[in-house]
Amino acid sequence: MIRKVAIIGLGLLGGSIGLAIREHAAGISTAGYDSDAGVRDAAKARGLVANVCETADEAVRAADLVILCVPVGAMEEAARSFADALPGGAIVSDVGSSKQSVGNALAAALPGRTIIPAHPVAGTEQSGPEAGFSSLFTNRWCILTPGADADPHAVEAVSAFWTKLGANVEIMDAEHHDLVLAVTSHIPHLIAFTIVGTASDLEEVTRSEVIKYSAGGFRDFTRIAASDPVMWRDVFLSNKSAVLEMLGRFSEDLTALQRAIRSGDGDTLHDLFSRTRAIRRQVIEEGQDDDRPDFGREDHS
Ligand SMILES: NC(=O)C1=CN([C@@H]2O[C@H](COP(=O)(O)OP(=O)(O)OC[C@H]3O[C@@H](n4cnc5c(N)ncnc54)[C@H](O)[C@@H]3O)[C@@H](O)[C@H]2O)C=CC1
Ligand SMILES: O=C(O)C(=O)Cc1ccc(O)cc1
Repeated sequence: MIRKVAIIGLGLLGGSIGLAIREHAAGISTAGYDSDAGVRDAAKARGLVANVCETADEAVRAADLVILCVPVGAMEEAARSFADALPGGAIVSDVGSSKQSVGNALAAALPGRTIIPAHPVAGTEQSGPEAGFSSLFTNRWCILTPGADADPHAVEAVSAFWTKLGANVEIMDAEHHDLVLAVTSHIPHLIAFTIVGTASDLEEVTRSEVIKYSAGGFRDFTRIAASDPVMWRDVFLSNKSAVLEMLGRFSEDLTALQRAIRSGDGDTLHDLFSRTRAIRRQVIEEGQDDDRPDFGREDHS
């Protein structure tokens, strides 16, 4: 039974969890800490958590569940910062976009403690304490990656927590998570960063035309490519092997398409585009597309 949640890192994810608890789980009390004093002030002003603390130690006092919502590369340091104050029976979790490295980092910082890593597959290109909104997790997946020896009661408690916030929970091995997310999230972001970077390297006159005429495709890429640089630097460095593995396959497929275009092989292009069109239709049929019309584009506060 979770009565008090401590949130470490009060940006998009941490703030959204605080707001979602206030809306969907009012019986749970909240405290939070962020290492940036400006973020703490903004969190107080928006009421992201009931108690914005001056130290991580103070935030985790009496907590049943501590959720780390900091960039993946900062997880270990953030966990060490409250290690001595963590209550005996508390569960420690996180929201990091990669799971094997975070699981290892938390285990190193908090030996012998109950750690249930998690990844709500929900977010936007925005970051910071002004970006959070209470419906972020509604009808989105939250993947838990507990170790093989994890306490099943703790897994159940974290699962019930995310269900309360509106998410659909799935349990997965951390290595599998990292491979799947490399292809569904990390590489798509890498492609967006690359294509927008390529466009911005063009000659001045062409670049202004790219902006002026940017239609659907490029416009969508610019949204993704506006995502937080620290967060994404850490994702690629932490999920290195899965990203490199999937990137290898992607490059091979791209080379095959390059060859098809050069040789005028329309059948290969048509076959691929037919297959990918069918996948998009399946995504929509299975309700995985986000039907919030302004999702990720407007102010959600
Ligand atoms: N942005 C997104 O769409 C999604 C992000 N995630 C994951 O969530 C985590 C947080 O991402 P966002 O909320 O988007 O980032 P954010 O940049 O909005 O917030 C992170 C906050 O952590 C604070 N912080 C950094 N080091 C700290 C430390 N040692 N102690 C306390 N606070 C510290 C920063 O000051 C910042 O306010 C990342 O691990 C990311 O991979 C997961 C799903 C979606
Ligand atoms: O803004 C988008 O399109 C996203 O893909 C958000 C996102 C970013 C990182 C995650 O780990 C999960 C979701």
